Amino acid sequence: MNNAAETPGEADETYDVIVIGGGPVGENAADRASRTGLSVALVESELVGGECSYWACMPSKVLLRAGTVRALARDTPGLADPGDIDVAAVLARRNEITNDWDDSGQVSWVEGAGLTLVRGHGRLAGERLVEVTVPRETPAGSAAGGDEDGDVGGGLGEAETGEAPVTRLLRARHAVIAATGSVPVLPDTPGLAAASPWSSREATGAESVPESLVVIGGGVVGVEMANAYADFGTRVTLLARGGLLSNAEPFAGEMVAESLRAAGVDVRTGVTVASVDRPGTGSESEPAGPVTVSLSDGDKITAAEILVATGRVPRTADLNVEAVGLDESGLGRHGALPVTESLEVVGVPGGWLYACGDVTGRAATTHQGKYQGRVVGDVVAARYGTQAGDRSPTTDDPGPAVGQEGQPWSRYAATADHGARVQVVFTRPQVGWVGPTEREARAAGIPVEAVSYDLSWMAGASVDGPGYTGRAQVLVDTQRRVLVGATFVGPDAGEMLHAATIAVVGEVPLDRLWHAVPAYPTVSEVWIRFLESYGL
Ligand SMILES: Cc1cc2nc3c(=O)[nH]c(=O)nc-3n(C[C@H](O)[C@H](O)[C@H](O)COP(=O)(O)OP(=O)(O)OC[C@H]3O[C@@H](n4cnc5c(N)ncnc54)[C@H](O)[C@@H]3O)c2cc1C
Ligand SMILES: NC(=O)c1ccc[n+]([C@@H]2O[C@H](COP(=O)([O-])OP(=O)(O)OC[C@H]3O[C@@H](n4cnc5c(N)ncnc54)[C@H](O)[C@@H]3O)[C@@H](O)[C@H]2O)c1
Repeated sequence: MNNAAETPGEADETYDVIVIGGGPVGENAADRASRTGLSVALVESELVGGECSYWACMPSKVLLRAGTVRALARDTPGLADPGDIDVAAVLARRNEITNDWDDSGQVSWVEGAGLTLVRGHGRLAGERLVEVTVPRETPAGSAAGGDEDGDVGGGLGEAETGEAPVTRLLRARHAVIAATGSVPVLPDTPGLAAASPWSSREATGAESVPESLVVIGGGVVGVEMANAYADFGTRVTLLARGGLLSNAEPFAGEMVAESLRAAGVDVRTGVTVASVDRPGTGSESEPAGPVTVSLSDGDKITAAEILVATGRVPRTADLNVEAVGLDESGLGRHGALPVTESLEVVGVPGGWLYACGDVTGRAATTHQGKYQGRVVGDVVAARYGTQAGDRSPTTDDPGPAVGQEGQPWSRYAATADHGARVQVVFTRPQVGWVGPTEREARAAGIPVEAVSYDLSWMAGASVDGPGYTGRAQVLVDTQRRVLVGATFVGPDAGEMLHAATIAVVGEVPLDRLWHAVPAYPTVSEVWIRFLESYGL
């Protein structure tokens, strides 16, 4: 940590709270923070709604949907085979769901919630100070701005007519919340950068589909996009240096690999990419040719396009954290902003700087980030808000004092980030899990017994279709006789998961769980089989 913070200048505008980053997480944090009468500015450099709405969760799920429904139809006796997917129609639906990459709908929501949108790139500029740079190409119509009294500060509307970018200095009376998300990682593999590879943005935003695609990375983006493009008829090769979905239970990755292979994907696990080669620059005079990927075992794969899906890192590189006394040693893994349970940034005293979402490095999903956004918003609202009323927190708990942690499981602590994190992968079959894997639980010293069951044996599965494939596993803490984790693999696993999440978060004793009766004939009857297999 570096103690020298930059000297604050005179601010152009003042708000009670400034949120940097208008993704799903920043939006939630800003909304909750405003609930006790605080004025909140939301600073966004690109599209309000963030990665999730335009290049991640939403478009990727639309790309997967047609293939999922086609597989269901094929597995339902009595329905004609739907045949090939109408790719153009799927891409058109994707454009609809992203609102053609136009954020006016979300801007209306921000305005309706009483927040002030400030377009531009925010950088920390000292204690409670944020400098916002507005690029000249900002469209006039999107230059929402102004302080809480309604005065336009900094002349955002003139931004596109001036020579230099406009800079506005914002001051927060109380708190700044960083919700800047994450950026994809590009490995330094020889030839890879020069091959102009796709990131998840190009994969989710493509205007047409390539004849062949090689995907590097067997994580969530890799398997979801391999599945979607294979459904579209693209010849896909998926290269993973380990197994697939290495953060999940091993059986989950194995089942996804088997299903991808059945869908025609060439899945290669345990392989290393040595180099990438692509002729042409991609310019009009020199169009890019096919990509050749050389593996360290000597094999070569040639494809029309290449997608790099090797993870994402917290976006702090352009946040100027040095201005608040943080240097590299004060940051977490891959530059994450380290936070307390109440999401105060560690190493910045005074309880004014907070962080939530991907930028904290704690979890990289929208739902987990939005949960943090609710926690941090409530902490700030309770600490600094003045107006009681309908929108104030609904409990008597006044929240933790500055520098103190919220009580575990109170609304002021992101407790579920540790033992009850949730993830759903929308491949076919879907994979959903909550809490630690068996290996992680044992490494943490939790005495667990894994109880596993083949979901196709359930009456509900036979009704769904003769080709139903699925498996589920729960982890029982044998000392406390509660569930600490669960994994579901199968159609609609994502929808089935929440029952397990409630059991884990609620620490429901097995003897009480016995009385939660699943309806017949549903796949959820597996809950009775779990308990019977455990000895109840
Ligand atoms: C292909 C793909 C599919 C995914 N699918 C799912 C899914 O199905 N379910 C799920 O839960 N998660 C999914 N995720 C993860 C999810 O997208 C992220 O966890 C989520 O977007 C994180 O939200 P965030 O608000 O923290 O960050 P972001 O969504 O990245 O938003 C951050 C925002 O801050 C802005 N910003 C950054 N720096 C600044 C700055 N200095 N000044 C001003 N603005 C700034 C950015 O422009 C951006 O709008 C997926 C990710 C990918 C890549
Ligand atoms: N459905 C969802 O919730 C969803 C969907 C997509 C993405 N996401 C989130 O987005 C984030 C990014 O996804 P992702 O798939 O890029 O990351 P990831 O961390 O899930 O997977 C990255 C994979 O790339 C591999 N890898 C890393 N470096 C490599 C290298 N040099 N060569 C070959 N392989 C390498 C890793 O071993 C890992 O398997 C994730 O954290 C994920 O949670 C969520």
